[in-house]
Amino acid sequence: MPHTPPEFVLTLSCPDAPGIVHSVSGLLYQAGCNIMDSQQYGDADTGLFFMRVHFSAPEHLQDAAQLALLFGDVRKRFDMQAQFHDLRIRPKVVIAVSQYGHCLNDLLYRWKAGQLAMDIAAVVSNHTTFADLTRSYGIEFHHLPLKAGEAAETKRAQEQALFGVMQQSGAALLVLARYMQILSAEFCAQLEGRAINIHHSFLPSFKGARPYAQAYVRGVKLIGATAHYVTADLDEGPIIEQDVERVDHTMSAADLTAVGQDVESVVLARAVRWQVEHRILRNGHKTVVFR
Ligand SMILES: Nc1nc2c(c(=O)[nH]1)N[C@@H](CN(C=O)c1ccc(C(=O)N[C@@H](CCC(=O)O)C(=O)O)cc1)CN2
Repeated sequence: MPHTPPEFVLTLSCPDAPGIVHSVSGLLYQAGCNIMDSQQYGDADTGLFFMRVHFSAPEHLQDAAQLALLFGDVRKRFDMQAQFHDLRIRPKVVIAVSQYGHCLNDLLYRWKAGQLAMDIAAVVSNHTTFADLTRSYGIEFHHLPLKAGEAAETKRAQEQALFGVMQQSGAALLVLARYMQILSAEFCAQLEGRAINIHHSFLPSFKGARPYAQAYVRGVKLIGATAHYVTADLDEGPIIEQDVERVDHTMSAADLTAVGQDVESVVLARAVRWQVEHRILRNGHKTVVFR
């Protein structure tokens, strides 16, 4: 059986300057690495440079820490924020859902089918609706109930239970797959940008609750979905992915919802895949996605 060398992804951002690509590729070459894919982008507005390099490493370079050490001088010279990601380590993900399960169902299937290089540590919900579906995949299900209009301290206790599931499992990411609870500012701070939400509209249109009803009343000809990072400001987080589908005057609000749910599932799956493949870099309030 031929030996497969370890593969890594380097992601970096820094003030733009001549020589970055040359220095990065030269250092990897000198270390005996083989670049398999390299993408970069210079943002003229912010003067920032972004790069994603997928490479294989020689036997003696077994972990990300050794690579980071080798990379120290280049990182300092260009004042880089740089991370080495070992692709042998599959990120652990917790999925949160409420009473609409189409996105959860889609993510479970894609994970089982090997389309997502991650492991689902647990599914959590304020309802029990999808306990059987989750357990049919051999995945833990945690019911963390919340009544409408719960007192803030009760809501915070429930959030801490959810955060505890993430910590116990070592989850690197929380995916809100139509989880219909607004996360508190404190919880958003604890998550430190490690949460992705699917909003069922083409943001910035129709923020908040019931976007399909809003779209129906407005008479839109396109409906869409938006995957974004979760911040304390509802539906205002950096956008990762969006898509739309045509609709028309003959369609009811229920028709819009049915069409829209397929778009939601596809958009969220793309965003989750790009996150676990280390393809998304933060660019202020925006993102750079090396698809
Ligand atoms: N801090 C954040 N929390 C959440 C975000 C976000 O961007 N920042 N996105 C939402 C998802 N969402 C729309 O996509 C959304 C979810 C829930 C509500 C809402 O009004 N929820 C009520 C309770 C509703 C219920 O119990 O059924 C509430 O929390 O009081 C609006 C928009 C996920 N969370």
